[in-house]
Amino acid sequence: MVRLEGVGKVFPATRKSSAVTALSSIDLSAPKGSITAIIGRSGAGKSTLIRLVNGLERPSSGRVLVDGEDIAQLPEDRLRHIRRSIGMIFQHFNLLSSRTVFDNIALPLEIGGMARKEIAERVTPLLELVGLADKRDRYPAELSGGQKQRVGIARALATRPKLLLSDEATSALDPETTQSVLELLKRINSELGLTILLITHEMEVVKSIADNVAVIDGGKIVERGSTFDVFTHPQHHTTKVLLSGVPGMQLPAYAQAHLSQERREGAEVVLRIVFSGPHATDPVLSRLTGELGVSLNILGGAVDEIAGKPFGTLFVSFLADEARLERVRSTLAGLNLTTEVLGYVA
Ligand SMILES: Nc1ncnc2c1ncn2[C@@H]1O[C@H](COP(=O)(O)OP(=O)(O)OP(=O)(O)O)[C@@H](O)[C@H]1O
Repeated sequence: MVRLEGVGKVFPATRKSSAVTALSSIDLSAPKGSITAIIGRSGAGKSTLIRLVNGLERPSSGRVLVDGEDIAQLPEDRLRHIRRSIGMIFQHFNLLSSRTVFDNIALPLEIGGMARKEIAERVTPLLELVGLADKRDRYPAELSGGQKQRVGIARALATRPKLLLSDEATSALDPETTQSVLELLKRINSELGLTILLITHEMEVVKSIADNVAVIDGGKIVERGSTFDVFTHPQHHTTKVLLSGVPGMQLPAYAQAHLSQERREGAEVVLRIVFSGPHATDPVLSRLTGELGVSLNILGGAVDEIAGKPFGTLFVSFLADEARLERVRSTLAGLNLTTEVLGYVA
């Protein structure tokens, strides 16, 4: 549905500031019907990327294809047509305060010149879909944040888009409301087959709804893959930093404080064991302590679900020389568990 090929974006120098390379060599694809998340630190280039996809900015190099059309090459009238097949939702909802819920949702249809009767036929089921049928004549000021975002979602769906772009759509909402909005987005994705491309700084959002994730840093994609793979085995430093708040990603602070990379006499090795997929519930500890005779200290851990699959991490320490450590690691590898030596604690 969306494909970026070798995309670069340079904002030219002005009298007051020098040129800014916001994006370079971006290759990215969001398959039809998928939910793809773009994550990155502030200033990484996420908003610029979204603005290229909806045609608000033109790339300095490369191609931006939406449903097969190179949107940078389109004449203005065709671009307007494509834009109508792209819905967008925003962090601050962007509703018109002087319009009712119904009229906010109807706005893009009015702009498109649709007859009033047809508009009502389109908006009424959308109100049902987002669970706001009883709020149709209310004004935005009378709604909660979650309800406002539901209006935003219904408005974005009014033109029956193929693609929904979400720019930090849940960032202003509390965790419970965020979950209910995410459930709505997931339902829309599966029931309407809508492709969703979202940018967010909330890893909880990515973890619960995205199929795929791309990590952007300094205007470049530094890591990408299925959400499960990227979250369970992050490779790039930026990804590790972004994921550090996800339970089980980091050694607890008390243990981190004593961690050393130097192996001193009598120090215990600290291992991160990652359980994922069908082996997440295998009895690993009993095999380690039983068959291998290792006395383990449990330092921390978490069991969670990422993109619908079970995933767990366990931080352990134990006394072992090189040979025994290798035996432990190969036993765990035989059980389809991955291990990472984090260092040593005295
Ligand atoms: N219109 C513009 N003119 C000049 N520079 C710009 C413009 N828009 C963005 N930039 C620069 O491009 C870079 C990427 O900005 P962008 O807004 O895409 O980042 P972001 O990842 O969305 O950040 P945030 O999470 O803080 O919103 C930044 O260095 C920014 O200053």
